[in-house]
Amino acid sequence: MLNPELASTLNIPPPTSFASSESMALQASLALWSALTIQRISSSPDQTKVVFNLADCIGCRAFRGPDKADVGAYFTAYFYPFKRRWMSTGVARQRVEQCFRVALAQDPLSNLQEAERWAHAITDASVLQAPRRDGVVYTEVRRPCRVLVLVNPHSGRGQAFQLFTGHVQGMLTEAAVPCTLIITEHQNHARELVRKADLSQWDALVIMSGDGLLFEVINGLMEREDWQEAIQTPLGILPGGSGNALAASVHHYSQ
Ligand SMILES: Nc1ncnc2c1ncn2[C@@H]1O[C@H](COP(=O)(O)OP(=O)(O)OP(=O)(O)O)[C@@H](O)[C@H]1O
Repeated sequence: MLNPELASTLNIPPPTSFASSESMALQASLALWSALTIQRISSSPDQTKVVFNLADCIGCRAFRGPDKADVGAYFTAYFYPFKRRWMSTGVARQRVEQCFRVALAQDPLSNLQEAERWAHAITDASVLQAPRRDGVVYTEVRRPCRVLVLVNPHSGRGQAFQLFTGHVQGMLTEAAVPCTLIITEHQNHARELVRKADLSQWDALVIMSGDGLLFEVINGLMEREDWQEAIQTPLGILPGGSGNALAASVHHYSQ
């Protein structure tokens, strides 16, 4: 069951149970808003619980299945928990996708609405669970967050664009973050673009490169007439260069 407090905040009746894709009843709870707990309801003594930490969840979406005869609806939550790497002693965030089927009614629309309520509840609760670290000042970025991503295709070993499409683009889709992608074509391309652009289109600027492209963007922001407002735009840096010194220190302090 949804936490009643959360359910009333969202003004939705708490869902009780729904059938999984294997037609097994499942019950889930957003215990204290910090975790999604999944437990099979069965007569067997094996009542194994699976707990997903909502701090590891980047988004959740509801949808109808491809089979038009299927009255059920689905919601999928995307988690990136720390897990041990194969053949390695270190841990890294790894993707886990958890899909549920909602089949409370014979009406497909009611099931889809129920799935959407779950997706919103999980997304909203996971936003509240974003990791915090003492001594770091946090400012919330408006949601839904629209981002401009600038990628220098020559950064590092020339793999920044492949890193973006292979790792980042899918996560932005899972997190329902609309993204405008610009691949820089020459030196100072990003600087000129940021100097002249209508920045109200985006809530954050993200640079996938080494340190050099970020400095270009900061210079472009500072060259604007409205620089005092422009420089308040949240900036993000994803490591795509060779040294990535700035990205490494920013991410170290924000973990
Ligand atoms: N399309 C492009 N072609 C040539 N140069 C570019 C292009 N886009 C950006 N640049 C310039 O390349 C310079 C170096 O880029 P960047 O810092 O991103 O990568 P890097 O030098 O490989 O990384 P690191 O700083 O981690 O060593 C930047 O100062 C930027 O002005």
